Amino acid sequence: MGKGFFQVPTAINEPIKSYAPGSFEREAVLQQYKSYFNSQVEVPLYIGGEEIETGETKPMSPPHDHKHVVGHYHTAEKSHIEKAISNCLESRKAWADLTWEQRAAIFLKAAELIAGPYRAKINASTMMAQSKTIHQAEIDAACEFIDFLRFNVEYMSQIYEEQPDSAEGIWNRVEYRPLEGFVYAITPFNFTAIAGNLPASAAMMGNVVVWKPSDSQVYSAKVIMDVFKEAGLPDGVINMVMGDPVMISETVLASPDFSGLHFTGSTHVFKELWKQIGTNIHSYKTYPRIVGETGGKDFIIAHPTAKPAQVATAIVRGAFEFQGQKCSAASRVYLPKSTADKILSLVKKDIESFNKPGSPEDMSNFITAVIHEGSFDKLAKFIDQAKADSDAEVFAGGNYDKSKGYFIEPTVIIANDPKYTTMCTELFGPIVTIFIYEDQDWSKTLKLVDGTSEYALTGAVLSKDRYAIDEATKALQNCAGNFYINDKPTGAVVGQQPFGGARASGTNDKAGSAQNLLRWVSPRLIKETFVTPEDYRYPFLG
Ligand SMILES: NC(=O)c1ccc[n+]([C@@H]2O[C@H](COP(=O)([O-])OP(=O)(O)OC[C@H]3O[C@@H](n4cnc5c(N)ncnc54)[C@H](O)[C@@H]3O)[C@@H](O)[C@H]2O)c1
Ligand SMILES: N[C@@H](CCC=O)C(=O)O
Repeated sequence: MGKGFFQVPTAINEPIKSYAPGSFEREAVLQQYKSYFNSQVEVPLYIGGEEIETGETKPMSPPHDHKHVVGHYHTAEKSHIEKAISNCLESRKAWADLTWEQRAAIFLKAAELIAGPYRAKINASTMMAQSKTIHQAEIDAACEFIDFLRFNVEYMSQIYEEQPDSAEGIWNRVEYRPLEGFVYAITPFNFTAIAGNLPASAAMMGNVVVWKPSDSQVYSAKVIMDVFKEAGLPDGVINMVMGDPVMISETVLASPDFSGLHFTGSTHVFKELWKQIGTNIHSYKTYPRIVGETGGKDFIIAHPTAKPAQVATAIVRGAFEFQGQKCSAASRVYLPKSTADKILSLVKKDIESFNKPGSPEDMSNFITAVIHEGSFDKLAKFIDQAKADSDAEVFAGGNYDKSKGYFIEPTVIIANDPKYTTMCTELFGPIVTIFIYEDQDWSKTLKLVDGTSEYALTGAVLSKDRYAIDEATKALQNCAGNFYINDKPTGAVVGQQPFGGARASGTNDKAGSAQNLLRWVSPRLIKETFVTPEDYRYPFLG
């Protein structure tokens, strides 16, 4: 504790800028994008105070222009990972000892840097690395990241304030110690904010971190490290390493000081890591905390009373923003027969109004590229399969082209079989599958929604009928950690809709909430007795 009960500034959501033609922010981000596009960046490993260039490099290219190289990142050998672990353990003592308000100030400063001088950089690097449109980059890389930092500081202070009662003559107090050891953060490509938040939330609570970003996000991860450094984060608190994920994870998870995993990514990778932790469990000094937010097969179900234009918009925005590469993206939709034709024709009209998929530098593009060739090939295969299968039909889109960028047209599949492969499998791309149900089968369809997928991340119901909304809310209680009524299933805002799912979608520790921060502390209860007994006898025995 410091020398006062400090109150942190009240967190507010960062307002989303418009990027309207002629606006200052639009010019600034375009200029930054061009400057990045026309130069070369080297991304080193960040270990302790060192920026290590190993010489073993991989190229970085925008997904929408994959032959154009914008730089290289250096990859680690096992010895670098061991060095990162020993360096962060070395840094732990001073960092864990630092008064909490000093830690808070560093992360609040990072938020202000992103809101101000780094805004164009973090957005342009996200447009470059992950092919986000400026609107998607602004929501993610700037606003959501700022929100994570500001709100987590507020939640941290609330956690520290939470104290037990004390009976007469004693004083009970709780200190929220960081975990004994270090935390391993592994982050996905699709949200720059998540990449920054996973190491930052653990570090904020006094932990030291080895952070492995996704290969496809290293370009914007560098900007995150630049921000942390400028905000005054001491060397060695967050160590960023890139390279073979299997080697890095095996090395990290073999350390007896490994004390927590903060993971976001696909379900199979998380399960594999959990298994490795289980195998190594006898070697750890403490039971590791395991937090993982993973895949989704997120649904929209429309009741016959739902307004077609609202359902169509929920589908188009929910399924196709950022090319469907949100864990929350709507990817299976249940439409009632009575309004399905109307809804589908509106969806088709919207898709036809999009430009052809292209670069985010052209700000009129709604659709850009998917992240890499592996993803492109997988999505193209599912589209081809749907074209060939008799129990599915490609209703809209269905074209793809990787000659310049990894472009997949927004695609709507109509499945006759509600368990058709694309109704169940997470594709992570701009493909949505629709099943049309008989209006009288509403209740039966709710059961189908619940029983179709191993995942339980997000879902939405659209209806004007309050009884139907109530029925869906109850029937779908366990198949979404974030449940939306009369909205799309995406777009969770920190401080308003804490985010996470259950079943195969994760441990549901709700990123951007006090629940999540509590996973990175190990409370110590201190009981102090003021008049210490000097006789073992109870008073009535005396
Ligand atoms: N639930 C959520 O909050 C949430 C948020 C974002 C993304 N996601 C999920 O993430 C996935 C998309 O992201 P992605 O493609 O980056 O996921 P991914 O699982 O391929 O990669 C995630 C991270 O794990 C690393 N990794 C990959 N294989 C590994 C291995 N064998 N051992 C250790 N680490 C390994 C990657 O390098 C990356 O850093 C989707 O499944 C999506 O639903 C979930
Ligand atoms: N914050 C995002 C989810 C992040 C997953 O990719 C949303 O709610 O759309």
